Amino acid sequence: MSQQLPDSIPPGLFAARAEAIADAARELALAGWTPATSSNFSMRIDAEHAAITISGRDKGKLGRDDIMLVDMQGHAVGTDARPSAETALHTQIYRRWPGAQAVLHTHSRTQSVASRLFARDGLIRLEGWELQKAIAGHTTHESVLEIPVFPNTQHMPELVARVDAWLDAGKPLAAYLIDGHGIYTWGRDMAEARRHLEALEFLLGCELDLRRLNA
Ligand SMILES: CSC[C@@H](O)[C@@H](O)C(=O)COP(=O)(O)O
Ligand SMILES: [Zn+2]
Repeated sequence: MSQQLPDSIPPGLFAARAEAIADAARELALAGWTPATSSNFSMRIDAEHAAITISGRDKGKLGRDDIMLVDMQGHAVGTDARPSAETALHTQIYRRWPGAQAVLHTHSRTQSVASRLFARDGLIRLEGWELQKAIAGHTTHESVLEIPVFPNTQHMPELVARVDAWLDAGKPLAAYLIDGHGIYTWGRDMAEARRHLEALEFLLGCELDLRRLNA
């Protein structure tokens, strides 16, 4: 299945984004955060398009041919390949944050356990951790970082509506968990998205440790 590109998209740009996605995915897979073909990754191409992982691929073994083009409504562009089952969550982020350039979704053990533990509260409240400063806009450990936990569903419009409702209520959002599923976060470039993901993995792990210690 070959990817045809609209004339407006330079092939070098798509190739560079596909390579950045595959590189990030390989490293995250090595960390054990993408078990059993789970997880999906994307990068913005322009205002109308994003490059995203093809559904069902082993995220530790991605090459350029495992990345495809979609429009911001989540439809495949220039290929018969099937985009990630969760494409709608990526394109929503690009629509709502014009500055977002990369979206990362992983299924680490820590993310999965934390999502189940905090689902009953509907959110995880992070406060007092120095590493909160790794999240864009947070300049002190004294700030409060709320990560919502949305119920899992295979029906993406439902999840999209929950994210919209959170944002439309005027609440800040740097990432969200899906109950029993995993995490979504994003950034103004791939490096920032990676930093957010790594910081959140660490912070969720610390919160779980505190509960294990009954602290
Ligand atoms: C293999 S179970 C995980 C999937 O159901 C899904 O949540 C996921 O993260 C990967 O789906 P994909 O369609 O490959 O992007
Ligand atoms: Zn998933």
